[in-house]
Amino acid sequence: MTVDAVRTHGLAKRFGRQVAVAGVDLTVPAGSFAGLVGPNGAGKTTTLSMITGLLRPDGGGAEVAGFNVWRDPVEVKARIGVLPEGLRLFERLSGRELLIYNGRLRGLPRAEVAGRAEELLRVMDLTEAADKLVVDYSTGMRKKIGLAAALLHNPSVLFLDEPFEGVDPVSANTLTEVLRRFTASGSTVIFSSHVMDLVERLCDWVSVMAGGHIVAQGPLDEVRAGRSLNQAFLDLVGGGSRDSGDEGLSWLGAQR
Ligand SMILES: Nc1ncnc2c1ncn2[C@@H]1O[C@H](COP(=O)(O)OP(=O)(O)OP(=O)(O)O)[C@@H](O)[C@H]1O
Repeated sequence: MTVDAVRTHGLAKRFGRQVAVAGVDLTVPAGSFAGLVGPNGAGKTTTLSMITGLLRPDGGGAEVAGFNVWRDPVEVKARIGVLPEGLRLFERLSGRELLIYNGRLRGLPRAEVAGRAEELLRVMDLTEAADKLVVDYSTGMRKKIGLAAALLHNPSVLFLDEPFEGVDPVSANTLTEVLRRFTASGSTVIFSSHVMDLVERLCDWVSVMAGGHIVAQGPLDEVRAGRSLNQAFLDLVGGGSRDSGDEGLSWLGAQR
């Protein structure tokens, strides 16, 4: 029996009176290219933060590659790479120094780290910017160096929160190619996104969240059920019937 890359049971989190995640059973089979989608405030970031050990749940549990996130944190952290939302990086390091620092923190030998860092910089098209300080990187460059740092230790499960936000089409293509290669070798990617076309194009597994719950989950074709993913999403989260602005906003665009 293969162990799922991620499995959560009744994962829950509230902030004061706000229930952010209301008992989530998320499953992602190993080797998937998985998308986590949902409207703003659905609980995606909170869920990913709990699965990656960044936020302690109020209830329920999470396993990554069969290891409990809170009982075996070292085993879990050795196996995961994370590109979090609001990526915080060591701004006063150069891109190359950031990668080398991450690799050394992960306990990789110096020569191995140096070789991997140069390869990642080249693949991400960052070789020319390798000696520039991260603080001077553009949004897209930050995503790419963040992804490189998350990949350097060759994790088996990679978590990405909105990896394509602010990334130009050429860089998005580069990221996509790197991620495809990564999953083709049997590793797992889980990423959150609002871009349905992208999720549809890349993912073979989709989990849809709304209001802190999983409302659909499974192979892409099962979740789509003959519709576009965008339509399935609207049907599942109730957006199809939402007031589209016919009422209210009557002043908007009116002749002055
Ligand atoms: N640190 C916090 N303090 C208070 N409320 C929070 C905090 N983090 C998240 N929330 C609330 O929890 C809910 C879920 O937020 P979360 O960021 O997980 O959603 P999301 O699905 O990632 O949204 P988006 O797509 O807009 O990024 C929201 O109502 C949000 O306001």
